[in-house]
Amino acid sequence: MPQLRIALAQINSTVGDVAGNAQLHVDWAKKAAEAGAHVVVFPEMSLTGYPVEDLSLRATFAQASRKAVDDLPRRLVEAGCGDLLVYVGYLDLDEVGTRDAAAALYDGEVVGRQFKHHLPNYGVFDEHRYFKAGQTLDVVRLHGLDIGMVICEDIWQDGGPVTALGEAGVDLVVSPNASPYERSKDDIRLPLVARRAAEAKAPLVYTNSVGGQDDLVFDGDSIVVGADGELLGRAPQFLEHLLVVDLELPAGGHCAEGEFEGMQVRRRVLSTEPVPSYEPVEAPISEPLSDEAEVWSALVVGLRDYVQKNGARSVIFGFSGGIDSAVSAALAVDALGPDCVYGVSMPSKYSSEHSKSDAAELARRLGCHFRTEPVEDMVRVYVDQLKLTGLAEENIQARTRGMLLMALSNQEGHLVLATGNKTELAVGYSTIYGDAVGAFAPIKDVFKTHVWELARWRNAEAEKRGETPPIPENSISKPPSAELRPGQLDTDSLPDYPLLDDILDDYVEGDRGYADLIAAGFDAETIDRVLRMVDRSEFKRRQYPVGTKITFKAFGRDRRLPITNGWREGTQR
Ligand SMILES: Nc1ncnc2c1ncn2[C@@H]1O[C@H](COP(=O)(O)OP(=O)(O)OC[C@H]2O[C@@H]([n+]3cccc(C(=O)O)c3)[C@H](O)[C@@H]2O)[C@@H](O)[C@H]1O
Ligand SMILES: Nc1ncnc2c1ncn2[C@@H]1O[C@H](COP(=O)(O)OP(=O)(O)OP(=O)(O)O)[C@@H](O)[C@H]1O
Ligand SMILES: NC(=O)CC[C@H](N)C(=O)O
Repeated sequence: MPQLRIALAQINSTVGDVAGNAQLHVDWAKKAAEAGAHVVVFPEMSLTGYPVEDLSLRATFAQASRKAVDDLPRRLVEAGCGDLLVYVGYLDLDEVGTRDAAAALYDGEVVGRQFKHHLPNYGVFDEHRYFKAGQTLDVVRLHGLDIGMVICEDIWQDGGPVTALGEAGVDLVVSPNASPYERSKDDIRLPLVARRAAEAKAPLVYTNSVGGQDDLVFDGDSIVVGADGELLGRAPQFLEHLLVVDLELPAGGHCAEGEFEGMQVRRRVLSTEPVPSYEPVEAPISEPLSDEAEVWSALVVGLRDYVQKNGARSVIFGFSGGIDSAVSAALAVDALGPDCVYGVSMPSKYSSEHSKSDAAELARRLGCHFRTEPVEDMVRVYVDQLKLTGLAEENIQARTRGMLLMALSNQEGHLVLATGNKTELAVGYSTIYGDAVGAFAPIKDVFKTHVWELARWRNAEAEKRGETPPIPENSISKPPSAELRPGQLDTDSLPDYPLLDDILDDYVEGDRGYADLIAAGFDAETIDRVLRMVDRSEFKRRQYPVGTKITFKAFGRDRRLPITNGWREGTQR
């Protein structure tokens, strides 16, 4: 049986850094060559990073990408990787328009070039805005085996490129991907890839990106699946990694050229001699992370890459003694280390003793920087001069804290984190230009009930490892309060969080209408109240900092509603 050693280079590219990404390709191709691989597959648009958004509309950027891909074969030869077949993702530009492209590089040449056929245009994707679809499939014959490629969404749609490659008769399909993380998506990918491998009647090599890019995080989890659906290798989640898999394939090299399923299959012969027989290595099959570990890793990587890829070193934010800032702090320390995390307690005249002591205890457990900067005197100047009362007086406390943090950010160079969760964002329960200030919001896509679950999970993990649990028990167990007036509790303004999160799950994630919510058993008055809060706070969400998507539908590019909006669910029934 012919043998082939495949490497999947699950790398963390930086959007826009074409030169840096090109160097990453050389470095990881060298690793693949050292591992004895015959083929290495990089992720989708690995040379440019993904998604490049409107950068793809700039001719200069597309030309730089095209030049980088054209230069790479020579650099690979110089690095001793000339006889390695290298698949890279990049942005191309031809007479039709910009393309989400992948190229096959071999022996100093670009030997194949293909454009994505299916352009996703839902959820976070806007690819019809950016790309023109491809019509050709470039197959290369290496060591007598015919290798076809498909790019990310091409495997998510029925029919099309995979079917065509199966009909043409390829021996192997490689697939560069940039598939953003969301909860449970890895449970879908493996059966999907297995189904496509069966359709192609050939093993499928699925390389996914890893790392954070603004609101998206890529989890890697690259896999190789046999034509019979068997999982042959699996890379770890959220880490850069080279997965090496030895394949034993039926004798091949019979792929036909011509039109299949309306697509033009072209073939280029590189070598026909089979690889001399060698001792295969057993490929690792990494265990997928548990649900909570996976979410925690996504939030850590999203935060770390946002901070570091934007050239910052450290973060600063308010430690209130509550659960949201505590979980944000534990994430920040896991992402950046304690020396890069600065907590500030900012008591006002309504702050409880426990808010101060729990904040100090959090900092002690985490070993991060911590200071106390009372806001009472600053708030009094505003309240007295402007004669503020009621909500205006309440909110000026949150705003003074926001301003104080931005002042320290300017002075000391830290990025400010906003600690709001998805539940608060949904109902507008935060002060705009107050606790909503910040560069990045690590838990903005985590519902409040999930924030508590993550806190308990993170503490339990620490205990398992014999470490001090990072989050003070009191921050988990006490009733949440914004402490903007005496005795204030979140439940004064909001339904209990478990009920609220259930409604939001249906209304925000599920986009259900009023009748469906009634049918789901929620009480009419509560639905009206919650929906009104959600609909009226779109303006706050639009101005909220970016943060890592972990759910099916995150606020931001996943859910785009008009701010000026006269439609009210329920009132027009
Ligand atoms: N459509 C629109 N487009 C743009 N701006 C719009 C607007 N409608 C109102 N506004 C502006 O927004 C202002 C009202 O918003 P804002 O000032 O935020 O105030 P508001 O939403 O009325 O109050 C903040 C709420 O969040 C709660 N809170 C605050 C801080 C922390 C927490 C927490 O537990 O995490 C909770 C607080 O108890 C209160 O219930 C208006 O005065 C107006 O300037
Ligand atoms: N006394 C305070 N000292 C420092 N920061 C504060 C203080 N009060 C509020 N903050 C900041 O404002 C954010 C919103 O806090 P608030 O207590 O109003 O609501 P919360 O949603 O219950 O958050 P948390 O669970 O962190 O308390 C906090 O996470 C924190 O970053
Ligand atoms: N980059 C892409 O084409 C990604 C689309 C695909 N449905 C995914 O999430 O994996």
